[in-house]
Amino acid sequence: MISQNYDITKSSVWDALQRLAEVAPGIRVSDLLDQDQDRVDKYSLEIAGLSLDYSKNLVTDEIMQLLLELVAESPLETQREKLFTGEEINMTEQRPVLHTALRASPTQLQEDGLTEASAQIAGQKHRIKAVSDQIRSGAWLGSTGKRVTDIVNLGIGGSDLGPKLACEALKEFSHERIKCHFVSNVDGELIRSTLKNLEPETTLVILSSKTFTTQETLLNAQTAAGWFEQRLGLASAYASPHFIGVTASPENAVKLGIRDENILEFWDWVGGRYSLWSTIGLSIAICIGYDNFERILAGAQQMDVHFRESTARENMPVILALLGVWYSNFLHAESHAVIPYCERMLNLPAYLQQLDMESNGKSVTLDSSLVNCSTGPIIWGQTGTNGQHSFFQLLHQGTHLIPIDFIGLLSDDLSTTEHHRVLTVNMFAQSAALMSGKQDSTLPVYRNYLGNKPSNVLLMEKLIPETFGALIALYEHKVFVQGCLWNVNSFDQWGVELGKALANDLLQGNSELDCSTRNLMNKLNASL
Ligand SMILES: O=P(O)(O)OC[C@H]1O[C@](O)(CO)[C@@H](O)[C@@H]1O
Repeated sequence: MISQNYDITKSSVWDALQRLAEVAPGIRVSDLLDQDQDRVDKYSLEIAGLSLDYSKNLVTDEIMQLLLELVAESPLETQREKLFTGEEINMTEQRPVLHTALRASPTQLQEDGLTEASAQIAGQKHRIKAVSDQIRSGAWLGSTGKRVTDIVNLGIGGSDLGPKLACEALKEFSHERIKCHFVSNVDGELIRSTLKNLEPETTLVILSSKTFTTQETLLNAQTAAGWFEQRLGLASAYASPHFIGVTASPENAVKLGIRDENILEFWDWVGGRYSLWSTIGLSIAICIGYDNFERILAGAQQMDVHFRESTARENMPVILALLGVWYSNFLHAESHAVIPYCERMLNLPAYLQQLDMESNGKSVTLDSSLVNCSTGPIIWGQTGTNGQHSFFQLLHQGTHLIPIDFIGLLSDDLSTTEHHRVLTVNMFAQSAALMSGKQDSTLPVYRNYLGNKPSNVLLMEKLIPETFGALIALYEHKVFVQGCLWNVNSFDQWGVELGKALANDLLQGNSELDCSTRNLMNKLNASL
């Protein structure tokens, strides 16, 4: 594979970019904007109800041109075709990576030679529709003959974050009767307090786990099953209509006791953090309706087509990825902030943390050598304006370079004009103030702002299923492009295994412990 020998630092433009990075602190973005009337036009892109203004970045035309050459020399084009056509690009797990197939049209899937996947996807979409329709219409009955009022999604990581984000972001479309709850952490207080407010007769648990082996999810499921059994006198809650399993390991769901007809499947070629488009989206379809779930897929598909077919210069995911590489590899930024100015997108930073950091938090390349430049940044964030009143001080006057994605809505049917204007104007003001700063020699130095802090402004026309889908797909592809540039496998996550194994060893009383951990275990054991 071409990508196995690729090394971004050996690119013909690497040294030139490094030289430009040395003088970059001397660039004033506000001067660039003043001097070039076309900059905003040149540095803006629109697709699928999203518009990106990246004109406030610390880049000149020359830097952008070199970054485009950097990506042209990379294996991106080859890898992107492999992604869409189902070649085995997740080499360490010997799998293709086909989340894009979940939102592609059957004709496209045929063209890409994905006939088998196309049939599998159609079958499971049919299940999502049938099951969600039944639950929403009230035809799905609990063991005592009552219809469902509450869904509890038990899952963690990719089996939680996507559905939780989507249900909250798209609450405008929520079913009136049915409430969706999400329990991910194994902290017993969470499942206890969630169930405490629910009625078992009208509650349905969706046990979401790709592997069906995840400790936290299985323990939460056991607690929920006990609750149903005790309250409803059931012999096995798992085998009752109160449990649905969503998994790529149906055999494990059957072993637990879930009925065959209550299992929805997906496949090992859907990564956990890329799975909201699959049956893992069942709780989304229940919450907002299957047609709206399809609209999310349609928005993502539009972004897929854009990503696959546009030139690099016009390609929104590629541009975001290149800007990220510029900051990480050349200006040595260590983190990247995502600030949605929309309270319903509160969970977006957490979602993107898994998407980006589990994908590109890697230090070994595809040919098993150690990387020789930094890879995925630390992703963090919070909604605006809340963040303005906590950590924005550091963004404005701190010592770290932190590129920011501001994400806002052009209009919001759930807000009022007044609130929406105040919210969104605040976002524009922050982006402008971070860039321009303020130098005033009549003021004490602590009241001066250096400015020149870079940010993107990404506007969604409205927060509707299509733009939501497009936004998530945009970030998926950004992460993919960066993975190609850094030559890492963005689709495995071996780093999380050691901690899981150690926790299991500790639970089983393994005595091979370092003295600090042994001491901590002794304290815990003495207090339980
Ligand atoms: O869906 P599962 O198999 O329960 O896994 C949950 C999460 O755990 C991880 O494997 C990390 O531990 C994630 O990649 C995944 O999304």
